[in-house]
Amino acid sequence: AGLSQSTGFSNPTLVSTLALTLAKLAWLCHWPTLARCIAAVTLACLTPGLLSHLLPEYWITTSHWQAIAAWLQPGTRLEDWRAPLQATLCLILLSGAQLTGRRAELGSSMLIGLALLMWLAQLGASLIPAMQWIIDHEATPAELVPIGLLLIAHALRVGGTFMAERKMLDRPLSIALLLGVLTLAFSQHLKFLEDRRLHSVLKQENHRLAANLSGEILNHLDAMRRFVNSWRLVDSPPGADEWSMMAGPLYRDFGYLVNIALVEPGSRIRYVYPMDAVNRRLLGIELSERQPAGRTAQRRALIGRQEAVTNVIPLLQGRYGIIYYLPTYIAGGRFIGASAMVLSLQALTDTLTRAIDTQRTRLELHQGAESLALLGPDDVNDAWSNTAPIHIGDTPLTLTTQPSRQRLLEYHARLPAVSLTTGLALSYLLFLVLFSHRRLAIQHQHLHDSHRRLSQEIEARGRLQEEVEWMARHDELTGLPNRRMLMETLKAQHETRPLCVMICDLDHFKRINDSLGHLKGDEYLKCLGAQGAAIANQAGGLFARYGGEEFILLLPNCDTVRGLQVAEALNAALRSADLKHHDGTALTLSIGMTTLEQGPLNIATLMQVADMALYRAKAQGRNRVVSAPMPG
Ligand SMILES: Nc1nc2c(ncn2[C@@H]2O[C@H](COP(=O)(O)OP(=O)(O)OP(=O)(O)O)[C@@H](O)[C@H]2O)c(=O)[nH]1
Repeated sequence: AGLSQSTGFSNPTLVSTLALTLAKLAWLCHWPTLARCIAAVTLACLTPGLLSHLLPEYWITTSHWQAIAAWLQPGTRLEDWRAPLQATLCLILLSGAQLTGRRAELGSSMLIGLALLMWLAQLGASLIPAMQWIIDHEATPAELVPIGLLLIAHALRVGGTFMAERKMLDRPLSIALLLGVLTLAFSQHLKFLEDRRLHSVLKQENHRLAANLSGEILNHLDAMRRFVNSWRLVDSPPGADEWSMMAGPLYRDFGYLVNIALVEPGSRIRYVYPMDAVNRRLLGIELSERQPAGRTAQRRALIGRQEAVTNVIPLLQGRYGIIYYLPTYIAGGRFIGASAMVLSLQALTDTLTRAIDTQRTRLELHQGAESLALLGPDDVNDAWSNTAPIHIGDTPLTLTTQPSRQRLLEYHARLPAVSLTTGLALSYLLFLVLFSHRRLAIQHQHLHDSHRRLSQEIEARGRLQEEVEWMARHDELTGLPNRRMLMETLKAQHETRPLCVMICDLDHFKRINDSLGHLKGDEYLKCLGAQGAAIANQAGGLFARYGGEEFILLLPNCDTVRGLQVAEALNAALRSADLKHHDGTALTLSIGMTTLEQGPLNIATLMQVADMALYRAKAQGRNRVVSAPMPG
């Protein structure tokens, strides 16, 4: 149903496909600049073709486009220079894909997706006639196959990129392609409506022409009837002059009348108007003999005395036409024959051609299957043909009109093509926006993840630092402050008086290790640590592990008396913990204590005095508290 395929000179679809194939080969041969140049030139050549599909007639007329085509190469038409709309769009998208290369951010995969959509639309149009853009010709299978191969080559190229960046591409691509599909469906719908509108306009034109002609002839038939009836008022048959006087005005009113004649009942022609050289020869001839094609109608009028009309028959004047016979009476109902109104077919078609531009519309008059007249251009499309009956003649005539290709190109709405092109452009832009958004979102997510990992790392390092710091100042086994922290605390007490210091040493602890094992020994040390820490807390002091099984109890603002009480409390707590040697005897503690009541703090002396007191406690039999005064 294509209006007209590109003929002769060139096939723009195939030429563009070939150019893009060369660009593709150049790319594969690692000549990207050459590939881009070819793609850019192809794009530039396709653009005017696309514009000719889109620009309204009042911007650039179809005649101008045709003139440009003829100027480029005499004898060529617009179709020799431009591909069908969907093929043009497909090739433009492929040129774009070639230019953008593998760069996903420029939408190469989207361009190929849209090109595929256009290709499928063309395939659909070649299979389903309803999808065809009848104004424009469709791409043929011979054109679709190379475009399809080119598409596959492009799809293979971006396939790798797509797989690599699928996370970023899938959602923008599917949403934007959906918009492309909707655009295609919408433009098809618009095209359907616009085609229907144009069909209806052309059909109305056809029917109006036929109705006008039928109506005009019926009007003239009425005038003829009045002419015939006017003889009923006269008493005697009209003379030649009288007949001419009455027939003259009627003849002059009818543009397509060949003549008006009076045929006697015996079928002899009595009068003819106008009385020119041709008509004069008809006077007196026997019509039934000379015009057998009209015999049926003559008989019906002359014998049956009814109005009758012939088909289109050869006229005695040598042309074709239709003759109306009207029985004619004078006063008293006396039958004098039939008035014949002879219509020329040529005059009829002339009337039609006056009402329509036959350069832009093809006219055909039929009687049954026989074509009577054919006027107008050959470059027409059967899909746009309209037929209407013209009610003259025994067998009604039919009038077929077909707009010329030029007229169709001028008349058809550009809206479907504009909406398709705009929709594709919008879906491409939508893809770019969605892709950028998605990429930013993913980058933001990566940033967020690395920030979270960094925070976790910082937190872990902080914890480690705290742990290291804690371990530097605490004993790992008991969790008590270690010697370092003890010394720092002691140094900080240089103004605190009284300041009581006790060195606590488990008695015969070696035996625990030897007999019950080191693990048990550790357990006992932890137990003493916990008891000592609790007592020190209560007393507002510090219980630290000094080394091995030795602990220090530091009690600021604590005099000897109070110190002895605390030491006793510690012993009591140890007793209540019920720690035993392997032989069942209780584990005991020896404590050496000293109190700095006043004077400057000398840590070495303080510790030495406490240590001496401890030594004495051990020497005196262990399990006791010995307090030694500070010297001086
Ligand atoms: N299980 C365990 N034993 C320890 C630890 N630190 C030191 N010791 C042990 O404590 C014991 C201390 O023994 P000594 O200094 O000989 O004194 P003692 O056996 O307690 O006897 P006197 O102090 O004289 O009553 C040693 O056997 C050390 O191995 C420790 O962290 N865990």
